[in-house]
Amino acid sequence: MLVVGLTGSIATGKSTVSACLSAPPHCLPVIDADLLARQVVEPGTPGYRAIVNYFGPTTPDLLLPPSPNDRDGGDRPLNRPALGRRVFGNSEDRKRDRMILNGIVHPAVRWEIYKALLHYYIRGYWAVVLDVPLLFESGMDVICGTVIVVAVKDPTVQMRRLRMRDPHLSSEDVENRVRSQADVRAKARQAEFRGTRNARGIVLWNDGDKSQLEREAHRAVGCIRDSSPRWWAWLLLLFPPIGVAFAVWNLVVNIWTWRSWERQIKGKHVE
Ligand SMILES: CC(C)(COP(=O)(O)OP(=O)(O)OC[C@H]1O[C@@H](n2cnc3c(N)ncnc32)[C@H](O)[C@@H]1O)[C@@H](O)C(=O)NCCC(=O)NCCS
Ligand SMILES: Nc1ncnc2c1ncn2[C@@H]1O[C@H](COP(=O)(O)OP(=O)(O)OP(=O)(O)O)[C@@H](O)[C@H]1O
Repeated sequence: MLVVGLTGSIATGKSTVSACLSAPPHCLPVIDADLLARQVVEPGTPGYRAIVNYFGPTTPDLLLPPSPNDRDGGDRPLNRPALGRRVFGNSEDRKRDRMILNGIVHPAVRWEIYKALLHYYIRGYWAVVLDVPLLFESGMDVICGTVIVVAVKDPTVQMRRLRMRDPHLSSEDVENRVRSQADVRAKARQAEFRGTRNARGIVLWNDGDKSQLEREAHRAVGCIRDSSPRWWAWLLLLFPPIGVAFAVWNLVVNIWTWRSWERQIKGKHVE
């Protein structure tokens, strides 16, 4: 099974592309890390308790106000915009709090991702889409056969779309969220570095309209299919030793590519 990593930055169009890949004619299953990141901090989960213990004493509005539908004695859900204000931004305090939140949420999300991958592998899917905003930052790109980066060249387009989609965010919130992530153009270069000719890295530029993005997404699936035909997926599924050997080979190539990329980036910083 081919793991197709889908990433970008906030509001660059990942969900728009994943909706296109999961709809006919492609019908690919999508593992959505943002959704999993919500599920692992629902009331009653260990993630929820860890967040309330750490952020609760210093964040008065961390939980949503009580509503008439609440069960007696039930925990109130997290107030996500309030938690976002604690962790997004570039001050040292925000960066530290973001690291702590990531340390609570990411291991639980990673575990859920592995379970979902196994689920789709057993069901014989030829490919699965892994929609992870922080794919490169978390190192999960090394398990992907292909990485698609959805990017915009102009950051003001990104901020305008985010403001339109999430009108409850202030201009400062929007700016803090965008600046809390690596530059999406650098992610695009990292995808290209994996190799565009063999479809290991694909960049979808989303500065135009949605129909243009959807056309690009369909074209990308065509390229991926050509580089990973269906008989190959069946071979890997029916002969598990070949599947395991190929997965290990893919991992080695990805780690090697990642190391070369890091060396190149460090070299540029030193110059
Ligand atoms: C801070 C939280 C509560 C804000 O929730 P909110 O519902 O307002 O935003 P949402 O979860 O939909 O995230 C929107 C986008 O913000 C960006 N983002 C989210 N978390 C982070 C982070 N830790 N670092 C950088 N960018 C992030 C992503 O692009 C994401 O798609 C939430 O984002 C969170 O729990 N983040 C930590 C977990 C995480 O890293 N999630 C991303 C996928 S694993
Ligand atoms: N080409 C486009 N033209 C106009 N609007 C767009 C375009 N692409 C996406 N949008 C809109 O921009 C907003 C952000 O897109 P989307 O939700 O797909 O981004 P995302 O990368 O998944 O964001 P997040 O990281 O926050 O989950 C949405 O409201 C979407 O409808």
